[in-house]
Amino acid sequence: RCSTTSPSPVQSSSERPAVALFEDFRSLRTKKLMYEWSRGSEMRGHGGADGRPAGLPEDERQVVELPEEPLILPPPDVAASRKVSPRFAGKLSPLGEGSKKLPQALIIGVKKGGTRALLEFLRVHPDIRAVGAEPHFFDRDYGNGLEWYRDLMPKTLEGQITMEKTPSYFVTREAPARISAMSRDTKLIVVVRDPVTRAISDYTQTLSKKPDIPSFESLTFKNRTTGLIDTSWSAIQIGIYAKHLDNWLQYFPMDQILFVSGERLISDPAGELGRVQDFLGLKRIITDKHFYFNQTKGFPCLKKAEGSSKPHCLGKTKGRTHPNIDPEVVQRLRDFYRPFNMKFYQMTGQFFGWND
Ligand SMILES: Nc1ncnc2c1ncn2[C@@H]1O[C@H](COP(=O)(O)OS(=O)(=O)O)[C@@H](OP(=O)(O)O)[C@H]1O
Repeated sequence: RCSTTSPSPVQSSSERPAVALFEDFRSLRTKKLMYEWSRGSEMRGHGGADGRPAGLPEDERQVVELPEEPLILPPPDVAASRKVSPRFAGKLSPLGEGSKKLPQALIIGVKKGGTRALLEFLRVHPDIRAVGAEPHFFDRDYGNGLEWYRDLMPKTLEGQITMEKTPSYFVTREAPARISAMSRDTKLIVVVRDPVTRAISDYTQTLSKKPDIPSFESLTFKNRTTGLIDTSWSAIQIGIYAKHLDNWLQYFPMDQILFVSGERLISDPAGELGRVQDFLGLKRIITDKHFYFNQTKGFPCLKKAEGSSKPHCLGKTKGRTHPNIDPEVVQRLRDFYRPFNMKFYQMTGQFFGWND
């Protein structure tokens, strides 16, 4: 169901039960710790340089997505053409069948949450076809139009779901309205991870590309003496999940958004994939038997990647060693995120166990 008209926001989040829970939450003593934001406030680029350590690259002052390294896998069309959904087996020739469709489901975030792992695992499913690279259509290239976007998609057969992942969508103010304008029925998946570990992972990625950036500790604070956290730093801001989610709830009902635990995606990939397949209305084809734990990598890997008979782990940019961060700074960040995490648990009705 595509529309070209402007989407109207769905029921205001102030009418939602989740927010009623939040109201209860507001009465808690932790209320004082809440970082206030106003609906409609700009999420990007909170001013930039004020109080920030010198030498910070410009792109780190905003919510920016650093392009990730492409995964070395067969091109999606070739790979998928070897595998046709059992439903279509015998009915269709393998090459060139189907047509390009706009995605019916998107992995919208979060950056460093485990989005690549989720997409690679989902691609094993014969009823899912996905773009390998991040299209960044709804944040960077929206001006190119929906036909341009559709053309990036792999061909699908009837009954197959087209997907893509671009983790920066979750923190892009305009993304919910734009996605809703494409189709109000789009299913949204968000992989969330402990915001403190996520921030360190984000920093680790930047550090690997720009070894001269200031320390994580100095970037964390506006003023180290007062302990004021710099929420304009994208590594910090992205982890305020409740704030970003509030923006999505202006356009999509909660039951159209699935939250995947980044931690459980590592400890129990088949369990999380079961939930995702249910959400997408697909048969539970991806199960325990598709995974093995690779001791060297320290992560679950696929016994067989899509379009291949060989075991497959994610690339070396996934599962990097993080630098040691001053435990006091980590604790300060845990304290900072606690009320936001609580609000997020209440909004989603899910407990992610991030605060000890
Ligand atoms: N199976 C498996 N293999 C390797 N890595 C895994 C896996 N499952 C989840 N993860 C975690 O995914 C983290 C990277 O997240 P993303 O893919 O969302 O990053 S990105 O935003 O696309 O750059 C990555 O973060 P770092 O550990 O900080 O590198 C991993 O912890």
